[in-house]
Amino acid sequence: MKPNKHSFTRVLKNNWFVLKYGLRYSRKYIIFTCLYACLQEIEIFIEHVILIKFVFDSVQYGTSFSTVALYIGLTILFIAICFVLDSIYYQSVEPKGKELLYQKIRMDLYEKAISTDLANYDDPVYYNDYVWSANDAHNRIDATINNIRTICKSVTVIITSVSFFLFVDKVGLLFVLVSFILTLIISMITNKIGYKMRMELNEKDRKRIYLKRLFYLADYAKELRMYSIKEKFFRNFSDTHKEMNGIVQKHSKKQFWLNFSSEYFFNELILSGLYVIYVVFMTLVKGTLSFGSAVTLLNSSWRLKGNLQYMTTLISQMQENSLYIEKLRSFLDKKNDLIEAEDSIPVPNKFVGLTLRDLTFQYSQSGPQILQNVNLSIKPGEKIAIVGYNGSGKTTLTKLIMRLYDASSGEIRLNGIPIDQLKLDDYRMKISSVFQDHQLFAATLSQNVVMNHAAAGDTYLIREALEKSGFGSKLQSLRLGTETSVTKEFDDAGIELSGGEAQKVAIARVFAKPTLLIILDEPSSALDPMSEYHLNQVMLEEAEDRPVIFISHRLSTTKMADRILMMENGQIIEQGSHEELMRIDGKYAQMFNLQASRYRVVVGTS
Ligand SMILES: Nc1ncnc2c1ncn2[C@@H]1O[C@H](COP(=O)(O)OP(=O)(O)OP(=O)(O)O)[C@@H](O)[C@H]1O
Repeated sequence: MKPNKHSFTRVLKNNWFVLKYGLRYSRKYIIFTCLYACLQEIEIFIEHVILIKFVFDSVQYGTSFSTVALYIGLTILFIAICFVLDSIYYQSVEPKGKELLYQKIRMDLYEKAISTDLANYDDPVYYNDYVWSANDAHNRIDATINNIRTICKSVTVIITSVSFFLFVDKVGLLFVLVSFILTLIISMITNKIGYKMRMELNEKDRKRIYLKRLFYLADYAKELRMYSIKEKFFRNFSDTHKEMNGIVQKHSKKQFWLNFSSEYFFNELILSGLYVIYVVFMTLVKGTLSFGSAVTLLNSSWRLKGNLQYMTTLISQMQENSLYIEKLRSFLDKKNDLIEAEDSIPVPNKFVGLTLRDLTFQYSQSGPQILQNVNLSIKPGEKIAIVGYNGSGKTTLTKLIMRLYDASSGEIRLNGIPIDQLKLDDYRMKISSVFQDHQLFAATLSQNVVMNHAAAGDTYLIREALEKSGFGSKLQSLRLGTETSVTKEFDDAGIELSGGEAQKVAIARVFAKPTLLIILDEPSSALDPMSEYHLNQVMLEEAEDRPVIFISHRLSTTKMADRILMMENGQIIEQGSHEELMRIDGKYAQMFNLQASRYRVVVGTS
């Protein structure tokens, strides 16, 4: 099976998935949509076919005026009822039903994104599916519901019109059928080309999305102003546009010719030309059709043709929809590799020890080994510093300890229990962490510190945590204190924080959360020396018997650790206290002396 074409059962399964979703979360909307679509077509059939045939035949065969007037009156009353239902549907049922579904699908996608393995973000196919799903899922829901609406309408038209043809002129059905089959074949080919074109465009669009991010996001604004790399991206932007234009041109020529043959030969010529001649002949020459039948048969053939055309586009639309829905399903159904054991147990409340045994790790199976045979035991209250060159695996090691990734081999045990046997959320909640690329959220300072909506009201605890992290004086200057909003996303009065201030807020999380273990990845990289000194002091006091693992490139800070791990190429190559490592005069001593000598040079020249 080609990747851009699904079997009929797969198409049905995928479209059924969305319909089931709609029925589960917005049943009233879906049912009303189907029933109302059928009613609309019944109303049109009565008004445009039955009424017109009746009026023409009445004139031709001399039916009484009062009978005709009564029939017209009843039809007008029925139309009035349909108009009332029309308002109810479009003003209330549809907008409410749609909103409910959009909200639900977005929530499901966000929940899935949050619970998915971090490793999945490294997989570009999965990440693309996620970006697409987040942007387009609601359009696919709309498209599926529109298809269902069209099916209901078309099936109603087909049943009423076919019954009418069978009753009045069976031969007319042959004309319609031939046109239908030929149009179907052409539209399937056209849609396949359309999908191929969009897939090719999507690939290019990824580049455009990156460029858009680059020019819009504040993150890149400074570098773009300070360096001339922007010229490379302007060039990329114009190249991408040229490539996209080329793709559109290549495919649209084929699409034009296919559309022309379909519209002209298989629709207009057969139904608008040949069938009209046939009806006129049967009415005027043979006299087997009444005037009312001739007019309404022509009218019905247009309607039947139109709806069969809808059906042809519908089948291909369902086909196309299916391709996209499958992306959505594969995103939602993606199983995590990092799973919680069925009989997982709660995390102990006391830290006794953490051991890492023969740990190895690769981000992807074909990728390089990032960690190699790492062995480590951490005792209660121990302060461990991890140092090493860029890319030596320090952050990766802490990600494994936090169980954001699972080791490729080897194991990690907390109090002797393998961490994959512990309840996952519970385990992560019992670790306080500040990441190298920590993020603050568009929420109040309180919420940013406790990171738990329910606990955000404990002002005393939050104030204390912020003071310990060195944010105290800034906090005093804020009129709304801990209730101040961070960023202006949701609040015009929100504040923007400097890099160091933001880092202090992130660090405050550690003081506000009673955990078993503290992990800090370059916690003081943005802090001034006074703030760093203050933080180190407070951290030592506050951690008490909680072990602290911290990564730092400032070796003056790591000196105070009980144990320093020196990493190189994914291995711990040296470990011991600062004095011990200086004594063995290895890589750590070399690095420390280099930093110290630089410091002395700077001090000496100032
Ligand atoms: N998500 C990822 N996917 C693939 N490779 C990754 C990923 N994250 C990190 N790496 C690679 O793993 C190696 C170790 O990265 P890691 O961030 O652990 O190093 P580090 O010692 O913390 O470096 P730094 O001092 O620069 O922060 C690097 O070569 C990096 O390119």
